[in-house]
Amino acid sequence: MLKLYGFDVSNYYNMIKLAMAIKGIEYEAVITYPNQTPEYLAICPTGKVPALQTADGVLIETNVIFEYLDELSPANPLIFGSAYERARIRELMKIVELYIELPARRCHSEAFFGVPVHEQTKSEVKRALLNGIQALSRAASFSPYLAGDKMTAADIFFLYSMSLASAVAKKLFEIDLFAEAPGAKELFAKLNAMPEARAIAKDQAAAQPDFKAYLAKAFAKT
Ligand SMILES: N[C@@H](CCC(=O)N[C@@H](CS)C(=O)NCC(=O)O)C(=O)O
Repeated sequence: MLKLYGFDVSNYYNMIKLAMAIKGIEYEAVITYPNQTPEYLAICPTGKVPALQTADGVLIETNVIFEYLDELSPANPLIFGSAYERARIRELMKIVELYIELPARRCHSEAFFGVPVHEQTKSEVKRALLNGIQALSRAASFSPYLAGDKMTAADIFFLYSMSLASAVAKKLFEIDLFAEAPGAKELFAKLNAMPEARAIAKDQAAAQPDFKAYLAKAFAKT
């Protein structure tokens, strides 16, 4: 059986959990925090999560795992349609990851863990997030999903990236990222209301105490 390494608070891990749930793929969850121990690095070369252990070896990188899951189990595809339509889904995923998820991450420490970020970084992130959401607004159709009338892998990225990026924007810059992209708020609510996403949110809330304990230990070591 597939083994999924990660932890329930991780947004990337939850992207794969949602993909698995939508596709009806069974797996064993191996609760793992990102780490650089030789044991985990022997499984996952970056030490990050998620990592997926398959019968043939380990796969990392969320978008790569999406592609693998679709090929492994074609039911309820995440990336589908003509060559152009499939490329558009990958394009939207990339826009969300490069221009929303990754800039926001530069400010996670201050937004979520109370560790201040340099003012220069904050000003770069604020600009980048506004550019990112505006780019997404131009590129996506929001009708109601990012790529059209069907949910795709891009919407999974959007759901879990926007949850953190919008919190960063609100907490640090008093900006409502959703206001920058008509249709984004409605899509976010629609995705959050899916039974599979609600179950994941419940797991995420339940995992918070363990995650906080893990963070306290990690910060105590530094
Ligand atoms: N590009 C990776 C990013 C995964 C990632 O950054 N995961 C976070 C947890 S949400 C992590 O492991 N962070 C620890 C680190 O960056 O060292 C993917 O697509 O899966």
